[in-house]
Amino acid sequence: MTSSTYNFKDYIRVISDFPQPGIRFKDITTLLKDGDVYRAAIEQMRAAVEHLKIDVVAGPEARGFVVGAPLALALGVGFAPIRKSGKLPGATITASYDLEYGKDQLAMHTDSISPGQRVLIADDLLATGGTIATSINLIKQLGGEVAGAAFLIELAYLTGRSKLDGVDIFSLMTYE
Ligand SMILES: O=P(O)(O)OC[C@H]1O[C@H](OP(=O)(O)OP(=O)(O)O)[C@H](O)[C@@H]1O
Ligand SMILES: Nc1ncnc2[nH]cnc12
Repeated sequence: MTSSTYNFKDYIRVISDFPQPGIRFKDITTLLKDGDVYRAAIEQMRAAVEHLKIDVVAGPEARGFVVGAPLALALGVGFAPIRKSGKLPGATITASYDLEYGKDQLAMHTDSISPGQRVLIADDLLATGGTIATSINLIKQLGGEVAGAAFLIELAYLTGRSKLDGVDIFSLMTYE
């Protein structure tokens, strides 16, 4: 089957009231376990961002790794991990943020991005935009240029994209 024939939403499992009442959780594990669909999703993302001339992909743990790392390889560039605070062993910068559920802090190695590099941020899902806004903050502190952001899923009703003013955004699937 070629990538254009997949309806990717058919491979997302929606779970009500996880991890809190009222949240409709979009579970991507049902897409990831099918190698053909996973590959097709990454290929569509690669084709959508190719024109941005990316130097490096950055992705927040954990689900941002399963999208960002294969996307970096498909683009022929490296990957810079954005981790929850306290996980990276080298010198880091950190920033705090709010989630659709809860609060957290993200960190990057100070040498993970070189000044002037064109960075694509990749994640599985854009919700409130807190994770990506914080990632942009970190990348800019390191002197990187945020050339774009790519997601498997965008929850449009949480208007996260309004926090990413001026960033070229690609979402494979959108939930209104
Ligand atoms: O747009 P936002 O409101 O910031 O929400 C989206 C973020 O939330 C989830 O990550 P989570 O922090 O739950 O971590 P995980 O990937 O380790 O599950 C998801 O993978 C995104 O990174
Ligand atoms: N509704 C949701 N489903 C899956 N991951 C999420 N991260 C933040 N909100 C989410």
